[in-house]
Amino acid sequence: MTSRVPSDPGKLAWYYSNTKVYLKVTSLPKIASDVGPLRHAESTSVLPSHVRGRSSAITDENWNNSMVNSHLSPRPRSSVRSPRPMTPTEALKRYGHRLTPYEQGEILDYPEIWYLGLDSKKIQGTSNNANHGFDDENGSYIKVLNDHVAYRYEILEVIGKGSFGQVVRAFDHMTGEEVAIKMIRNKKRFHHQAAVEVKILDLLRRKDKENIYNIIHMSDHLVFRNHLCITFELMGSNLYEVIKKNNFQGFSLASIRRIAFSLLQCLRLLYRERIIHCDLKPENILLKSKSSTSIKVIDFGSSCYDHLRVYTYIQSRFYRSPEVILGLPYSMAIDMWSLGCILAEMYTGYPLFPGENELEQLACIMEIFGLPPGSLLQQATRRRFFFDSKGNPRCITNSKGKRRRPNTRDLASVLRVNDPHFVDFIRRCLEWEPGARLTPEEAIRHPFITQESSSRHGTPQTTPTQNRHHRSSTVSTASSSDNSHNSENSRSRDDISMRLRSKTRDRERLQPIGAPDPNYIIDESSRVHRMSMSSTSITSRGEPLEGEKFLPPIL
Ligand SMILES: Nc1ncnc2c1ncn2[C@@H]1O[C@H](COP(=O)(O)OP(=O)(O)OP(=O)(O)O)[C@@H](O)[C@H]1O
Repeated sequence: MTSRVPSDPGKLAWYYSNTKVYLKVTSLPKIASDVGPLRHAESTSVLPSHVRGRSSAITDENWNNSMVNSHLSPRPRSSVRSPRPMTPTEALKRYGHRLTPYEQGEILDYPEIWYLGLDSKKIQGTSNNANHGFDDENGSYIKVLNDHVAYRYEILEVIGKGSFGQVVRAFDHMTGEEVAIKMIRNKKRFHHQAAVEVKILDLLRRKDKENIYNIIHMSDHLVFRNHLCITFELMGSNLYEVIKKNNFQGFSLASIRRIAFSLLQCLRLLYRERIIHCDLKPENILLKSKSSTSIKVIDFGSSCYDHLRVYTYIQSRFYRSPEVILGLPYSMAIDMWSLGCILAEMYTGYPLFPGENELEQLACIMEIFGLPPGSLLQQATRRRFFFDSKGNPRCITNSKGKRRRPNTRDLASVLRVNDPHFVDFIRRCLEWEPGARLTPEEAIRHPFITQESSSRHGTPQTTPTQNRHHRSSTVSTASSSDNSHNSENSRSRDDISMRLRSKTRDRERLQPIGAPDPNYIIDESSRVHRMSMSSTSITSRGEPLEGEKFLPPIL
């Protein structure tokens, strides 16, 4: 058995000067071993995975086979991992001839060698290219399947791409578990914001020792080949993928209540710590696994402390609050706005405010909620982009020829729901005035949330029971075959009931119910647009001035 030395310095040190954060590599990971020495021929982690676990006797023959077949093999589990790493000197002596010249030097910086990726198509690491040829033209690390990260993790698959970099599924040869590694782009502005992300993740992990706030837990962070790598527990699909897989039909109110309850746990902690997430959206809410209905919030790459706000151009457009759009000071209340938008979308299957640009974004909001109060407009630094000198909203026709007029739609009919509590909950998340919006503490006591969960208050991870839903959709996408892989004994009663509804839901797909208001239907190409616009806003996280120019944009 191995354990991390508790005083592991974490490899990065933070230096603060006003709002600037500096990142410096201080040392490499140290690992303590509480077992005696092991012969390295049996040090399974440095051997191809399918050899491990089959036989402890390593022969030339199975070694060679493993070279060819390793990508077809199931990944090893902790039962077969090595309890002890090699030293770099030992690794060089045994396998140096199979490492690249670059690695032969690099490996000496790593006191513990858990995995070498010998059967991968390694990049040679020539000094002529930018970052020795390890990066593409955007500063993203070029991933090589089955190669190592920091002589410990084995790259298995790319599972996500964002403006900050890429997220890969990897096998941790030290712990024997699969992890997600976010590999940040090798560009100065991303280094800086990623340093803030790590700092916030570190605090949240310390505040959430019992794992009850539905916030992604960072496992580790390190610098590898000039890329900050943040490792996380491996999660399942994000809610946008789930809803897409479900043909954009949306979830039942009972499922929405569960999602709301889980997200509010996260927001409660953030509120208490005065942290603003700044990019809440379905893509940043992940299911714990394929068969689970539990969720966690990810991506603190745009987050900031309430008193250390740096950027004005934040949030993905569909979920962007009016104060951000209008150029007003913002606070934790912007996340409550996003929450309202997300829950509405989870119910209908479509974004509540699907603006094609910022002008239309505000028009979408005004269409339901009328003009913003004068008190907000007076201070809005970006007012002139949305309103003329007489205070009338500037009109815009979108790409589908639609013009949106203030106060012409009603929230309940847009949501197509007859639950007044749900409508009220959404309305109160979407107050123009940030101070008038529900706080997470108030929201958790709202009748929409307490309606069916009052008996369970005080146990944050427990989701409300679901016995009254208007539709039978479910947040669970697990098919029966997916579910068959899971032991029912290990599931909560809620999980099982979700599964049963999932089957009903499949039947009802033939006759879609609760179809969204046609005015709000956006096709897949818009969705792609939305995704790219979302990236645009996030790319701008690293370029705050872009939003601050306030040139009538390309809004
Ligand atoms: N722990 C995880 N487990 C599984 N998948 C993950 C995990 N973390 C991230 N992903 C996947 O990678 C995607 C991108 O991750 P993340 O949002 O953290 O990166 P980003 O560069 O900040 O993206 P964006 O530009 O959208 O903000 C997520 O939408 C998700 O699908």
